[in-house]
Amino acid sequence: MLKAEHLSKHYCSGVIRKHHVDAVSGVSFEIGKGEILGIAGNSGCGKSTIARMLMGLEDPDEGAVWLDGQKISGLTMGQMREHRKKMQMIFQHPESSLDPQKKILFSMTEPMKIHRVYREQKKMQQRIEELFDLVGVSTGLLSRYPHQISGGEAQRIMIARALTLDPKVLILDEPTSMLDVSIQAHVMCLLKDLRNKLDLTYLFISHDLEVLGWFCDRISIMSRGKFVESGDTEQIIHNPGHPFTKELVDSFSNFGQEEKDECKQNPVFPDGCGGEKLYRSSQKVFCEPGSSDPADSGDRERTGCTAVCSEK
Ligand SMILES: Nc1ncnc2c1ncn2[C@@H]1O[C@H](COP(=O)(O)OP(=O)(O)OP(=O)(O)O)[C@@H](O)[C@H]1O
Repeated sequence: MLKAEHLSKHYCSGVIRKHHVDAVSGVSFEIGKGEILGIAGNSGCGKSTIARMLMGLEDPDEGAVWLDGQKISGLTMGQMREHRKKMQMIFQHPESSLDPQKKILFSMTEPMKIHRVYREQKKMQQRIEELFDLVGVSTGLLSRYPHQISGGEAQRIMIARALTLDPKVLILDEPTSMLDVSIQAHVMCLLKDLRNKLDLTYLFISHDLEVLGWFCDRISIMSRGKFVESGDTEQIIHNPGHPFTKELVDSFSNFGQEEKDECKQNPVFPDGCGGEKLYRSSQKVFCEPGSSDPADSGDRERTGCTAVCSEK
């Protein structure tokens, strides 16, 4: 579905003294339809630069991007427009994508107008209502300004906005890192739910190996512009090969196993979390798909919602 072939990007900045950075050096990967690839690495290692090159927001110095079998690097703005619909990006700061002077309704209809998806206002309104329902926010927010909504609502709205064009691929650049841990878990569960419902393909960028470990099918570890190790999530987390991966895995120690075990003994069921089972460790909240415990399944059926452990 999405392929990056030997992508490289070099930056040169500074006025008096030039500063050179090889932000990305020869990075290649492929993501199959419906798959989630995670990219993990420390701050400044080049993760967002990859995302920008994939989206066509920056041209690679070398290499190419392929989407759905077509090479999309080097296309003109006009040619890129059709492909943009297929691939959307969700950023770390939702507020940066919302015009502070305009109501949410404006930001929601904008992509549909630019890409001429629906011509009639009524159809646009209908589509927005469907999407708000899907991401779990009230249409009452449409008449508010960005400063009048919460961070979690803003990120859900950004997800709905990205979906207005029926994309096949979502690039998620630290989409939950600015959110409170409990909201973070709900947004992550929502993203996983949407992937299953809409058959989406994700590239998920984060420095948080714990979240990636739960969310991704495969993970690539990045350091100083290069992929140092790639593999199935299980292998990367439990059997890391590269010293940098080991360091990164060690920094997340036992992935909150003790707290998880204790949480399993004492789950609570909040309203409307609709999805999977959530466990909250002292620092993080994350979900665990399915449950082998029949009592839990019964509770899910009854409440229509997931088990969430209370914070310790
Ligand atoms: N427009 C630019 N001009 C000059 N240098 C840049 C530019 N954009 C990024 N860089 C540099 O390229 C490197 C990679 O930046 P990038 O934003 O991709 O890192 P990152 O891994 O996403 O970091 P973070 O996790 O902190 O967001 C950094 O050293 C950064 O300072």
